[in-house]
Amino acid sequence: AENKTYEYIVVGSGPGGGPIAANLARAGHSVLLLEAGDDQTQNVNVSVLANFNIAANDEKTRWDFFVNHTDNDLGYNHMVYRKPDGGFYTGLTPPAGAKQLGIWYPRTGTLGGCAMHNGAVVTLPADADWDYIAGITKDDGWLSKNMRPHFKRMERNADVAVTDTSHGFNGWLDISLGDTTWANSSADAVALATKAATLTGFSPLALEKLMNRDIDADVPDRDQTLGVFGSWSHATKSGQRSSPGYYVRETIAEGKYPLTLQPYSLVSKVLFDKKRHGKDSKPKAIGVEYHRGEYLYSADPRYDPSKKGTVERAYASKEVIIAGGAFNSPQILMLSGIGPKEELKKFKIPVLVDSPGVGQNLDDNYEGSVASLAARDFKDFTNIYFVFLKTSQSMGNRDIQMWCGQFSFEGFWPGFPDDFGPKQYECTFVHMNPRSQKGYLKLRSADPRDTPEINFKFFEKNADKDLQAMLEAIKFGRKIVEDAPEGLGPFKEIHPCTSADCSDEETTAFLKKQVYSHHATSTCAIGGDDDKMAVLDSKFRVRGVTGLRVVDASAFPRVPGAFPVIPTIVLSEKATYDVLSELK
Ligand SMILES: Cc1cc2nc3c(=O)[nH]c(=O)nc-3n(C[C@H](O)[C@H](O)[C@H](O)COP(=O)(O)OP(=O)(O)OC[C@H]3O[C@@H](n4cnc5c(N)ncnc54)[C@H](O)[C@@H]3O)c2cc1C
Repeated sequence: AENKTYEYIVVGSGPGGGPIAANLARAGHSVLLLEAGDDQTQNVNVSVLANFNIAANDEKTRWDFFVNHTDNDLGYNHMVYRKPDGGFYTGLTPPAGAKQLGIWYPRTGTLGGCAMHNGAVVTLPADADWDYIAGITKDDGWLSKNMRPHFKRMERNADVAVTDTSHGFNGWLDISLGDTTWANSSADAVALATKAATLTGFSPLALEKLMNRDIDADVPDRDQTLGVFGSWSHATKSGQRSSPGYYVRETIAEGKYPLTLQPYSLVSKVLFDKKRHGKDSKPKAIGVEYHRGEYLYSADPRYDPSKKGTVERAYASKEVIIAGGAFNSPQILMLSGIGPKEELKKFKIPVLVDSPGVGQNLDDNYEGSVASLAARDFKDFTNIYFVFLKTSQSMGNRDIQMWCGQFSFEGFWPGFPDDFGPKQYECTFVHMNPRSQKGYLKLRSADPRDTPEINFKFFEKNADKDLQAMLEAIKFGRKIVEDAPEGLGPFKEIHPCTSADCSDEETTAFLKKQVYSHHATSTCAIGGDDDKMAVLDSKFRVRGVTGLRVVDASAFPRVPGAFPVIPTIVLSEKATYDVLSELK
């Protein structure tokens, strides 16, 4: 690709960049897709969805970011340190000489982005989450009713009737419902899932029917619908992961589309034509500079600081599209001179556009869990199930998406998760529509290989509301295992509390210190024309320049729904539509 010109250059091949790169090529446009990592689509840790936790730990795909939740994370149970021997230590009592790194926040540097190691959970956000973007930008294209067609275009649903108008069946992303037949079996865990159903107002006889409900149905009361659902994922019925990585690969393999994928290419900055062509003209993005070589980003576990790769350039006759994800897209913009003026000056980066919102507004869903041990081993292993709840702190819609089963998941650290053995049972939850974070991401240096400084600033404002919502989620999870059938119960809680008479205050204190997150968004946010923090306009265009868009999770003005991967893919489909519409 060196010194070659393409119509479009896309940087990053995750849920943001992968779909738009393949779609533009399928529409006949020449596209260069630059990806820092390589192609691991045939790695079974990645391709077999059941291996997702192994995939997130696999050094062939993972990028290690170390972040702060607050200004003082001491007491966080899974704080990570670098030991003098080079290995990681996770916990509260580091060995002598260990250096505190922060809280591990896994990402990927690989074809397909984090959709190659994620849990692949599929849930569309509330209609209100799309409508909010339409409201702040006055762009009706974002209304939920106008976003549904973008979802349907890319979806290949395996489990709803083909006459169902909520869904698509000819797209590129496989979506399917995991096994629910266990709901009708004699497995121990059925009693617990049945309890979850009755606690949310349903008949104990309805369990299997509830689990076969369509989680993404286009029905007016969807965002108020509570109770038990089965687990939908972006995978085939046989458990093979489906993702933008495979879509890119298939698009190239078909051999008839002008898509060039170049791995091992860490983009360091956007190149601009700064000549003014008329009074109001803006700098135009004309290409990118990238460092070519293996494992050049310092988040890569195989990183070698002595290697810088070769510096190359490629050019775009139409547009450059940045899709490095919520941590990397703002970094690329700042390295290109687009960001908060004071931050750029610190590292002597010439200011092209003083855009104070770049790297600010970092948002995420809070996550927590209640884990306990049964009185004896579970007899059979069952699939997980989801439960939607609406707490007293809801802003109108259901605000907790919980999943329960015989697993353990308490956040992320190198080597996660714990395994408490055949007695373990856990309910983990995502708290939607959080309102108490005020996170940021800043450059540490002008070296593109450095990871940025990231602080989520949990619980900075209105903390009580978010904590109350999560307390209610924990109490719900506790009720599921309360009064379990003789023999399986009584359950003994592992966390938040080991004591039987745990107070609300103790539980809330635990939550405040131990909640975690992994759905980062909003660091290059879309916003209205009068919002100085809006990095992008409603069509993903970077304000202050031309020929440059950001198309990934960083574009959301706030974190959408409970799980962002499908919203990000839908956003990429919408961006494709916007780009192609402008050519007409
Ligand atoms: C462990 C984990 C589990 C998750 N589970 C779920 C789930 O079950 N359901 C769900 O909905 N969401 C889940 N998510 C979140 C979801 O996967 C992300 O929100 C989504 O992948 C974001 O897509 P993106 O395109 O914005 O960024 P990413 O997926 O991060 O993709 C960015 C891509 O850009 C590349 N890149 C970055 N910088 C550069 C550069 N300078 N030059 C070239 N290439 C670059 C990266 O290598 C990567 O391929 C999970 C996330 C994690 C980390």
